[in-house]
Amino acid sequence: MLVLQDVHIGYENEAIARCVGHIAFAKAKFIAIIGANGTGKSTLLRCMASGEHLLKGSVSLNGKAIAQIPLENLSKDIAILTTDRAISKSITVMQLLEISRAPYTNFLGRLTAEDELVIHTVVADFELKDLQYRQLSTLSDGQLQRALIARALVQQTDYILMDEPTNHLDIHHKAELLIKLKNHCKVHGKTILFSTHEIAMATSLADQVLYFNEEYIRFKSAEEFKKKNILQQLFPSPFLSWNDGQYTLKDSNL
Ligand SMILES: Nc1ncnc2c1ncn2[C@@H]1O[C@H](COP(=O)(O)OP(=O)(O)OP(=O)(O)O)[C@@H](O)[C@H]1O
Repeated sequence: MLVLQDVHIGYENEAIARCVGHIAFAKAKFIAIIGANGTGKSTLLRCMASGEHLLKGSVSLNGKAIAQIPLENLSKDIAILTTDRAISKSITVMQLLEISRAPYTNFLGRLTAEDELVIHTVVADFELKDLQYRQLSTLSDGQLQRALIARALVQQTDYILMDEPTNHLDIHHKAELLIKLKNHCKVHGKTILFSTHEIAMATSLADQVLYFNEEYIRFKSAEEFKKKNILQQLFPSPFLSWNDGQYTLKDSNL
C-alpha cells in the first residue's frame, strides 16, 4: 500500500502543502488529484514517485520509505507520467514502449513473449495500432500524449501516477482516456492517481479525490467530495457556481 504520513512538500525548506495523519491509497482505485494552479499537485506526484521535495513526514510503499527503495525495484511498483516531454523523439511509439519494459527485461533488453503481450494489449486498448511504427517527432501533441500514457501503463506497476494525462487531448479523447484508465484500474487491479483540471469528468469517474485546500492535502470518496460541494471552496470565483461536481457560468458578470 502506498501511504502518505504527515507529509510536508515544498522547495528549499519552504512547505507549500501538507497532510495531517496518514492517507493510504488502496489497490484498484481511480483517484483524481484536484486543486487550483500552483497548489502542489505536480510536486506531490514527484514526491510520491521518488521522495523528491519531501520536507517532513514519509511516503512509503508496503511499509518501506520510497527514497530507500532501489530505483530498479521502485520502477516495478510505481510509474509516473509527468508533463515534461523532453524525450528523444527519434524513436517510434513501439520502441518507446519496448524501452519502458526495461524493469522486466535482461541487460540486453530482450523482450519475452510476456513483454510483447503486455505491449500489444496496451496498444490495442489505447488505440495506438495506427501509430505504433510512427516516429515520436511526427506525432501531434495529443497523439504523443497517448503514447506517453501507454509508456506508463506498459510498466505494469501497482501504482501509476499521472500529471494532467488529459493535456493536449480533444474533448472526445479526454472522456475516452479517463473512462479507459478507470477500466484499466478495475480490470488489472491497478491504482491510478491523476492530477487534472478536467474537474467535471474527473469527479464523475473517480472513486476518490485527493485535494488541495489552503495548503492542506485532504482525501475523500468522490461521493462525499461532491456531496459537501468542496469545489466551491477550492475554486471560489465570481464567474462560477458549483453543484454536484459540475459548474455553471454566472453570466450576470457580462
Ligand atoms: N523547482 C521549483 N522551485 C521552487 N518552487 C517551485 C518549483 N517548482 C514549482 N514550484 C512552486 O511550487 C508550487 C507548486 O507547484 P506545482 O507545479 O506543484 O503546482 P500544481 O498544483 O501542479 O500547479 P498547476 O495546476 O499550475 O500545474 C508553485 O507555487 C510553484 O511556483
